[in-house]
Amino acid sequence: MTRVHGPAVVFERVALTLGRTQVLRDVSLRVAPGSVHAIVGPNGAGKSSLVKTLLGQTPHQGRLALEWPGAPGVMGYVPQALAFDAGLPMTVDDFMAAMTQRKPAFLGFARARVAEISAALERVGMAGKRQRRMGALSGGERQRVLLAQGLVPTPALLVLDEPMAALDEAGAQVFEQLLAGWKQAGVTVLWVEHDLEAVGRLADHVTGLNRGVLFDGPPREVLTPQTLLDLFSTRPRGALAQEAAA
Ligand SMILES: Nc1ncnc2c1ncn2[C@@H]1O[C@H](COP(=O)(O)OP(=O)(O)OP(=O)(O)O)[C@@H](O)[C@H]1O
Repeated sequence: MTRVHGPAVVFERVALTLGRTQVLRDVSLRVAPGSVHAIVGPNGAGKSSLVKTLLGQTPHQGRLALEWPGAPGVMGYVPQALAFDAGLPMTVDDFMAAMTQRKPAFLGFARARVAEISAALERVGMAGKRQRRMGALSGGERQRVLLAQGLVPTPALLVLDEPMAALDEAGAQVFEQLLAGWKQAGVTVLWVEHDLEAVGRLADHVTGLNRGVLFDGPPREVLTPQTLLDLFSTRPRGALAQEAAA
């Protein structure tokens, strides 16, 4: 992969309220340029909402900025598993065209994209299934295609929302290889992930989120039994502290 210059991503006192729910409160964190930065937290913690806020899909309070080292580059996004109706007449190729070019998918690939799309599908092991309907793929195969669309055009910032969720062992290995390539190329990666072992091994930095930031730092320093208990415990932190003191 050619060298790119990923931006820093800055959240400053970001808050988000949806309906009556305060989904995010006082979230401040900085994703360093070219780093792999993981966000971990329990179900309903606000991780996907944080991603959607970054993508400009939700009205937030506070400051959110992308600090590019030069001219703004491409931002890629790999969503959490998408559902497709089994009868939907959209093949893998149609989906790749729809996601990666302005030209309507039914007119075929834009010439500039042909080689990149082939290479991306090859990299995720889906080159042999380009004419399959999206709705006929297994969950893991669909996830591989979602990863492939995030590769085209080459991003400088990549936002991944649980990209490993449906992947089997081989798929997880493909993902790890991609991550290593992005790291080497200087891509900034913001990565929402449930697999703490993978985060500990592969991320440069990790933020523990449960509506607000509970911890933030290098995995080796912040992923301790106590911080994880605090993050994933369904009981209020105050109650745990009181029990510990008793
Ligand atoms: N449009 C909405 N209106 C009201 N509440 C919402 C809306 N969207 C999300 N929420 C709530 O915001 C909270 C955070 O949801 P979010 O999907 O960001 O969590 P998450 O950390 O990504 O969870 P998971 O790990 O289960 O994917 C949840 O309680 C959810 O019900």
